[in-house]
Amino acid sequence: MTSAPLHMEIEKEARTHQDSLTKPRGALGRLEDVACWFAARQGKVTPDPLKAHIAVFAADHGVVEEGVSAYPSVVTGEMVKNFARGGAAINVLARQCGASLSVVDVGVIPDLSNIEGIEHQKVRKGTANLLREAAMTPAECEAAISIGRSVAMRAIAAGSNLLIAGDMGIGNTTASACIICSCTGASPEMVVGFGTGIEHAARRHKIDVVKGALARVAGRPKSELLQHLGGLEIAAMAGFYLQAAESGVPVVIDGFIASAAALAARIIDPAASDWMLASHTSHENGHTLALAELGLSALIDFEMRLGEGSGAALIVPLLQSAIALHNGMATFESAGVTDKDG
Ligand SMILES: O=C(O)c1ccc[n+]([C@@H]2O[C@H](COP(=O)([O-])O)[C@@H](O)[C@H]2O)c1
Ligand SMILES: Cc1cc2nc[nH]c2cc1C
Repeated sequence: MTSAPLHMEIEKEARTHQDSLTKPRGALGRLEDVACWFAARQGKVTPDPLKAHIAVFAADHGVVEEGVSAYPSVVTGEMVKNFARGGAAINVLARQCGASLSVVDVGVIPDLSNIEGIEHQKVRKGTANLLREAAMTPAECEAAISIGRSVAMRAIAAGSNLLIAGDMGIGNTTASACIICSCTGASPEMVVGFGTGIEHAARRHKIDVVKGALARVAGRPKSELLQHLGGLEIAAMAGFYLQAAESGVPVVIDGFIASAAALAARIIDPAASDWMLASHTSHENGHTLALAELGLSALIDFEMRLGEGSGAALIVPLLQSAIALHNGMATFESAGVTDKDG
């Protein structure tokens, strides 16, 4: 399967419509581009209001045993319980922007099968340590991708026209840094950041871990990167993005981990990024490099580095405003306002 085609002629019509609205041309800046971007993807000169679905994918990472995170792996499962109870940042932001939310356990170490309010789709209890061996088997990686695809498919069938993938996984900035280095060619020094808040010495060690992992997979084809260096939640997010693009539904990309998943999706389908909008620039080093590689430019920078889909959820109201302005403003002609050429 490949990504759905864009409606470029509709985008042109939407641009003409934008230019007829009662404001100096271009005065609404990127809000104008956003409205036209949705027009091209919905195939409607005046796009429908957005009905967003956020899926948070959670999994643990074997590489945590190398001392790459400020927090222990146990926090991943504890945060999943917090998501299920509605107490995390993403719960608040989802309520705020009117998005539906699902939480998917694709590979958390503890048994959460007795917890209500989450989808139980555990592929395995955390990945293997990517410094020493492949994070997943090819079959496990495929299974995680399929889970992400089916979550996207269900959200679309339920009427969502905007999809957001969030991540929860202690250690996943190390896996993401490996993927981003592999896809951009940038050095670990440029890409590796402080994640959940490690010290400078720990970051230097994290750089060495990423270097070691990259050396371990040197010479392997790009198609094996996700399986070797990724995480179960990152693979599920990649599948989620691939399905959205194939179904012709836009996605908003969150931060560092989401961008690594987007790069992994692009290895499988290079056109998948046509359906991606970048929300924010994460404070994590190397995020701008990842976005540049994706050909995306973030809409805001609030110096966030949370994950969970939080940055993407934060901009949903801005996207709604862009469409409401595009659809609801009077034109120079209808309002009897003189345009610049008289
Ligand atoms: O999304 C981001 O840009 C981001 C940047 C830094 C950290 N995080 C979150 O923090 C966790 C990973 O951090 P670490 O230090 O354990 O690799 C994981 O749960 C992510 O959702 C997320
Ligand atoms: C508490 C906590 C919440 C998070 N949400 C996403 N990543 C996280 C990492 C930690 C440590």
